[in-house]
Amino acid sequence: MAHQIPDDGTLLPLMEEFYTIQGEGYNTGKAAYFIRLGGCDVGCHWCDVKESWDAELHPLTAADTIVSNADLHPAKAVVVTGGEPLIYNLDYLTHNLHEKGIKTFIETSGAYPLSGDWDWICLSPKKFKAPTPNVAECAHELKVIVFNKSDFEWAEYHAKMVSPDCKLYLQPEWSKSKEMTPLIVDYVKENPQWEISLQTHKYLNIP
Ligand SMILES: C[S@@+](CC[C@H](N)C(=O)[O-])C[C@H]1O[C@@H](n2cnc3c(N)ncnc32)[C@H](O)[C@@H]1O
Ligand SMILES: Nc1nc2[nH]cc(C(=O)O)c2c(=O)[nH]1
Ligand code: SF4
Ligand SMILES: [Mg+2]
Repeated sequence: MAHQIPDDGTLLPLMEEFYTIQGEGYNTGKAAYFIRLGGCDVGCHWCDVKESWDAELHPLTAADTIVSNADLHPAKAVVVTGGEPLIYNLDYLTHNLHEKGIKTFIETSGAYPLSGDWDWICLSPKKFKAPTPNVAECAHELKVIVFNKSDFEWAEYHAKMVSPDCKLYLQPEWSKSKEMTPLIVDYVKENPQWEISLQTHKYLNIP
């Protein structure tokens, strides 16, 4: 039977939660509690968490429980990811995290309207379902996955949509990393407004 998910954000389909080190982008190297919500219909063929896509497989969990679990760890920062977390109303979750003094970071494709109050928004736009302009305007970080050469032009297109002080990252798609990383290195040397982001947790063998 389909999940009946209340739209007040008090119950969320939780795939997993884990305390680790942010592996990607601007906050690389910082400890954070990760909250991975199930459900995504964007359909990236190279997605590294396809097990997240079907929300039905992930138990509806009280946002209050998620907040209490996050508060057990020394780093007062969470990364909400998925799946695509903006499918859900995240106002209640982020409000209650902030009440506990926990900073809120999100990883999103931007394919759904923005909800929640965020200290850091990482927008990783996808060809398969375009981001909403409202997420692009609010993003602190644009992280484009480079799967082939055409993604550089596509990255520049999205750089025009974000605010002037948004950080710009190019991240190699994991399976194409050997081929794409040298191209990214050359691109960043020629276009230093961009930086390279690596999935460092995969090299460190941590979650
Ligand atoms: C699994 S997604 C979940 C959040 C959201 N759905 C999104 O795509 O931003 C988390 C991050 O991993 C990136 N990612 C997913 N699969 C990847 C892969 N095979 N190689 C590199 N980055 C990947 C996404 O672009 C995103 O920045
Ligand atoms: N360590 C670590 N850093 C990450 N940054 C973004 C991730 C994600 O899957 O959203 C991720 C992840 O799964 N693990
Ligand atoms: S939007 Fe994110 S979770 Fe969804 S398929 Fe793409 S990378 Fe995976
Ligand atoms: Mg990941």
